[in-house]
Parts: sequence; structure tokens; C-alpha cells
Amino acid sequence: MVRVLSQFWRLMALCLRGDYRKLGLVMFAVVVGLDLLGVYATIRLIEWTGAFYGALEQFDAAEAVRQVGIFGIIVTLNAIRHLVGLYIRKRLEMRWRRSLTSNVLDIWLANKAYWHMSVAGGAEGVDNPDQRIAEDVVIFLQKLLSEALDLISRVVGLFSYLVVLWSLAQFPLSLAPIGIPIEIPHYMIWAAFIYVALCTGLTHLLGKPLKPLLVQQQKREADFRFALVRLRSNTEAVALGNGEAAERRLLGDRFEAISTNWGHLIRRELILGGFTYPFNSSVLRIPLFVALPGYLAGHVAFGGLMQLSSAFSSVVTTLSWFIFSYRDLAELVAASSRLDNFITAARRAGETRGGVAADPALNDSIEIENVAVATPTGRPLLCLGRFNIAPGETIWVRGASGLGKSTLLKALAGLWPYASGCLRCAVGNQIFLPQRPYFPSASIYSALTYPQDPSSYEQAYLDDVLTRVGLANRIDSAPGQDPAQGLSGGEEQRLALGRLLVLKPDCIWLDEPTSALDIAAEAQLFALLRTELPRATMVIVAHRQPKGLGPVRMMELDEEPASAQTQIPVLA
Ligand SMILES: Nc1ncnc2c1ncn2[C@@H]1O[C@H](COP(=O)(O)OP(=O)(O)OP(=O)(O)O)[C@@H](O)[C@H]1O
Repeated sequence: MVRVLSQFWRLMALCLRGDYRKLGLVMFAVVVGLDLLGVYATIRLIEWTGAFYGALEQFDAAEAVRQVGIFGIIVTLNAIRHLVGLYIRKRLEMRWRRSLTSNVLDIWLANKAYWHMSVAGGAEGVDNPDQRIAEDVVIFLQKLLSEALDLISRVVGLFSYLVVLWSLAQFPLSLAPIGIPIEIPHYMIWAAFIYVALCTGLTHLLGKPLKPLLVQQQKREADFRFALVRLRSNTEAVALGNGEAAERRLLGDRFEAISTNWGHLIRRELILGGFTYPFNSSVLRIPLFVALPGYLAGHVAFGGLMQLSSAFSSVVTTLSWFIFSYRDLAELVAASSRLDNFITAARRAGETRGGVAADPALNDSIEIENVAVATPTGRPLLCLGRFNIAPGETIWVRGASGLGKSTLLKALAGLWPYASGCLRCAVGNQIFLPQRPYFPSASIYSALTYPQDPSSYEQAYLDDVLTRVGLANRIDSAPGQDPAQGLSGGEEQRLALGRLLVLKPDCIWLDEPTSALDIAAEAQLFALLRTELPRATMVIVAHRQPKGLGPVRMMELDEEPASAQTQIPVLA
């Protein structure tokens, strides 16, 4: 219980962080106030019940008609109160959702936590971040708001209804008819509490397994959706590999997992419902039976009996909040624990330290010192001694496939925690271009200038760059069309190299940037790159010697630990 409350508290603190914090609290107070007015309306209806049935009992037609009018006014005002409260509550829900989502996104993106979480793999508690950010936030806020408001108005309502019930149920219950010479004063009050306490205990006992089942259901739904998204984004590879049957199997397995858990879930809901459903339908009748001894003993008239039963059912319904809300509460706890675990894991991932230390440069050159790289499981991959790269120099990094060249670049970019050593580099504009460049799903210009905003550049200039890298045919692509859609592997690499021309970095780290291009195209693009960026330092991982860049120094990597001073020959 304490753990659940502290999770709620941490998540609410994120909702309340940022601008409009006070406005959110004011809106919440207004919604609570309107909900409490609802309690007042219920009490007025209890009074009305007594007055109306009293009038009927005495055949007082004029009073009965007047009471119908009063009923109309109460119901109309109550409907207005309800609708206004609902509207403000929905506005508040979106306000807090915006704040929570924005804080969760900041935590996830800060210090490259999203990356460290993905490298660490599916470590427990961090699966499907997309679902946690998009769905769990919504479930958490919707359920929390509705349950919290419900609880507040019920607690306040409880006291009001109890006062009414106490004043109505003055008479005692005599156990003399069953041979026990005892009278229980205000017995209807005790009856309400004992009845609800027993029912609540039983509900909790029957519904306890619901929470883990709901957590599993959300996870399995997200796994299924993720498999669909993966298929959608790899249609070409699947189609070429005739992978339909394999995909169908995978999707079928994931769906089967959903269906199996759903079976457990509905079985548990059936067991719980086997108790709560009859409880829900009997809760409004039982009061009448409980009040009957008082009526039969002549303590109350018919109007009083109806009023009493109305007050008693208000008390019982209020006390039964836990029973009525059990499934929603289980869902709320499931969503909040998933979200809280995700945030904790993201914060921890953002604090990941280790890897290659980036120190300020002693001069304009880049100095790499004793860099050792391993896999996440600790298998050593490669180890470099010490070498310098002069400003404007081009280095060709070469080595057997799987040796760790790409991992080395990630380590030098500060992304790989399973590495050690030091990189001294002048603080300047550096770009790392991975083997598979990323293109955002926006216009061709966004893909070209990523991560900069394309609107900061003249369109004519961007068109010129596209033309020079051989993508003139893409200039007319429809606005909003996914730029990567339909690009050949070579065209993707042209676009990525065009990005370098636009962003003009001082230092470029390239991982097999022309593997999909023929030698002539590669030489032409590299020559363009060198002409446009004459002073840029370039480190290129490639299996063949890059042409068109002028003099290149080769760094041959092998599995042997490097000597203290790595020597690299200059090639023409
Ligand atoms: N996230 C990871 N988890 C586990 N192993 C990894 C991970 N990333 C890389 N490795 C392993 O590290 C080794 C080096 O991978 P890397 O991609 O750096 O090789 P490479 O030299 O660039 O290969 P290639 O020339 O084929 O592109 C491989 O055995 C790879 O399986």
C-alpha cells in the first residue's frame, strides 16, 4: 500500500511540474467542489423522497405536485453541475497528461537514456517504452482522477449520509423475538458497516490476482502491436524473403499470448463478478429489508421507511466504493507501477557512466589513448594504443567483419559504456554517421538537414545540395511524404552524405558510408565532400580504400592488443 501510494505521489509530482501548475490545482479544486455539490444534491433527494412518499401516503395531491416540481429543479441543477464538472475534469486530464508526457519524454531522452535502455536489452521492467509513454500515462490519469474524485466525494458524502441515517434510524433492534433480551440502538448504522466490511474483504480476496493479470495483458498487447509495426516497417525485406509464413507464425504466437492471458483475466473477473454483480444489484434492496423491523414495530411510517432505505443505501453504496471500483483500481495500480518502473529505469539508464572519457583537446588534433572496447557481456573486442589525428586529416579504419569497428565508433561517440580509454578532441561540430542512417518521417528536406530544422535553410540551397549528391529526382517528392520510402540503399547513402554538406561539421566519423555505391559514385561523392569541407577531419570505417578524398592514412585493426604507440601508414 505504501509502495503504491509513493508511486502515485512520484507520478503526480511530474504532473504538477512546469507551467500552469497552480491553474491545474485550481481546476482540481473546482472539480472536487462540483462533486461535493453532487453529495448535497443526493441529500436533498433523500429529503425529497421522505416528503414525496409522505404526501402520497396522505393523499395530498397539491403537495405531491409541488414535490414533482422540486424534483425537476434538483435534477436539472444536478445535471448542469455534472456536465460542467465533467468538462473541466477532461480539460484537467489533458493538462496533466501533457505535463506528465513531457516530463517522461524528457527523462527518457535525457543523457541518451533511451539508447542505454535499448543496449541493455529487454531488462526487466523496461519493455515497450512506446506503450508506457502513450498508453500508461492515459490510463494512470483517467483512472486516478476518476477514483480520487470518487473517493473524496464519497468520504464527504459518507459523513453527510451517516448524519441523516443517524437521525432517521433512532429506533433500536430488539432481539427478544429470537429469545435474546438485547436491544441494539441505531442498529441500521452498524448493519451498514458490518455488511460492507465483510463484502469488501471478500472482494479483495477474490480480486487480488487481477493486478498481475492486467499488467501482463498490457505487455502482451504492446508486444503484438510492436510485431505489427516491425512488419510494416520491413515490408520489402519480408516480401523479398517470402517471410509471410514466418511473420504469420510470430504474429499468431503473440496473439495467442494475448488470448491466453485474456482467458485467465476473464476467468478471474467472472469469479469476482460472481460476488460483486449480485452485491451491486442487491445493495439497493437490502436496506429495505434491514429497515423492515423498524417499520413493522411501528417506529416509522411508510414515507419514513422509504427515506430510511434511501439513506441506508447511500451509506452502503458509499462504503462500497472499494468493491465497485476494484477492477478500475487494479488497472490504475498496474499502469502506475509500469510507468513508475519505466521512469526509474530511464533515470538509472541516464546515469550510465563509463565508456571512453571525452577530455578537452590539448591542441587542434584529435588524440585517442588506450581505447579498449568490449561487448555488453564483457567479451573484449579490440584495443587501441595511442595515436593522433591532425586537423583536416582523413583516416581509413579497416578490419575484419565483426571485429568491433562500428562499436569503436559508438565508443568514441561516448555511447558505449562497455569501453575504456580517452578521446581528446577540440569542442567543435562533430557528426557520427552510422551504417544505417536515420531519416525522420517528414519531408525530404527534414531528412537532409536532420537534426536541424529545414526552415533555417534556403530551399534553393537544399535543392542544390540534393542535385549535387544525385537526388534531383527527389526534389519534387510530395510534402509530408516519407523521404526514406522508396529510396534505394545507394540513394539513402547519398542523402546522408548530402546532410554532411549542409551541416558542415568540423569532424566526421563515418561507418561504411558508401557500401551501397559503386566505386565511381563513391569517388565523385567523396571528392564533393572534400571540396566542400576542406578542413574537416574525417574518420571512415570501410572495407575498401575510400577514393576521392586525397591522402588517406590507414588504421588497420586486428584482434591483437595494440602496441603503446599505434603506427598508421599514409596511403596515396
Ligand atoms: N548491443 C550488442 N549486444 C551484443 N553484442 C553486440 C552488440 N553490439 C555489437 N555486438 C557484437 O560486437 C561485435 C562487433 O560488432 P561491430 O558491429 O562493431 O562489428 P564491425 O567490425 O563493425 O562489423 P562489420 O564490419 O561486419 O560491420 C559483434 O560480434 C557483435 O555481435
